[in-house]
Amino acid sequence: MIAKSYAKVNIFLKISDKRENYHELVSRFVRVQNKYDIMSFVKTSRKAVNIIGDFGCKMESNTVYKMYNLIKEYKNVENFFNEYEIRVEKNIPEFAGLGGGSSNAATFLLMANKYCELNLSKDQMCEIAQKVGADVPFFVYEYDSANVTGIGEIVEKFDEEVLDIETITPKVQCNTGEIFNCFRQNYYKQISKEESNRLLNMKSIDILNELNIEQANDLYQPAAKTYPLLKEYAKDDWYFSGSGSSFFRIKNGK
Ligand SMILES: C[C@@](CO)(OP(=O)(O)O)[C@H](O)COP(=O)(O)OP(=O)(O)OC[C@H]1O[C@@H](n2ccc(N)nc2=O)[C@H](O)[C@@H]1O
Ligand SMILES: Nc1ncnc2c1ncn2[C@@H]1O[C@H](COP(=O)(O)OP(=O)(O)O)[C@@H](O)[C@H]1O
Repeated sequence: MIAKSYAKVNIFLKISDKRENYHELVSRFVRVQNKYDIMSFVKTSRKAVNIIGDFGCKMESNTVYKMYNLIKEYKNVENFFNEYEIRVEKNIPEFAGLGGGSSNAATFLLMANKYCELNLSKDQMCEIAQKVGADVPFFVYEYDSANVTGIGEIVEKFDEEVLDIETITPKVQCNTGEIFNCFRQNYYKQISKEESNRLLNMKSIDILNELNIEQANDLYQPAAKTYPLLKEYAKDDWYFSGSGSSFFRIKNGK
């Protein structure tokens, strides 16, 4: 019982509106094929739920534990995880804009669905996923590439060739809320319907060939203002993922 829990990057990320304290986005999410955590369920004699991994957070804030709490009432789940411990071999850096925590929560749900025989559809899993975090639905659908809108709950597959993506993660812990605040105060703008439809229909490689780092990600400028060290990594052909701190590029793209 083992599965890969992939990282993602945001090829582009634009803000389309405000929704209470949150911002609605228009984004292309792409899975990073060569960056993943490995999750497994392993038989144990401990008789209590146990999540093992090199996490930088307490058990209560762990996305896998949050997901476990949401599904523990389903048939078989509690008994199953009293017998099997959850192991996560972490390779995806945290606070990195690569969605590691969100990906783990989704992979855990997909594995629990299979091994506890919950028979939940993707759409039903997506409903549960939203409760753990904005990026979790994307990972539930297991698409290589998808257009993601709303706060992250609308996920539509995008057909294109799989890209070879390279990432670099500066040692900066970007605070997503702080960066959105800075965006709202200093850089606020909304993408038009026309421009958003245009980008959502373009291949990722074409988007990156057309846009520079600031045009591709509305959160780059507020992130660089909040954490000036990031500017050192914004070299030619490198793009910014989510609210950072990771940068990425296509290996044999341009
Ligand atoms: C913007 C993205 C794109 O992938 O960034 P990364 O997390 O990958 O860097 C994500 O959707 C982030 O989602 P997530 O990381 O779950 O955000 P949360 O912890 O829920 O949000 C922290 C804070 O950021 C702000 N926030 C978050 C998401 C959003 N669409 N609008 C917001 O304004 C809110 O103030 C919120 O309280
Ligand atoms: N299973 C997990 N793996 C990684 N980070 C987690 C996990 N559970 C909770 N977190 C917490 O989530 C936050 C970062 O989330 P993560 O998804 O790794 O990156 P990002 O939001 O930057 O894309 C950190 O506060 C981290 O401690």
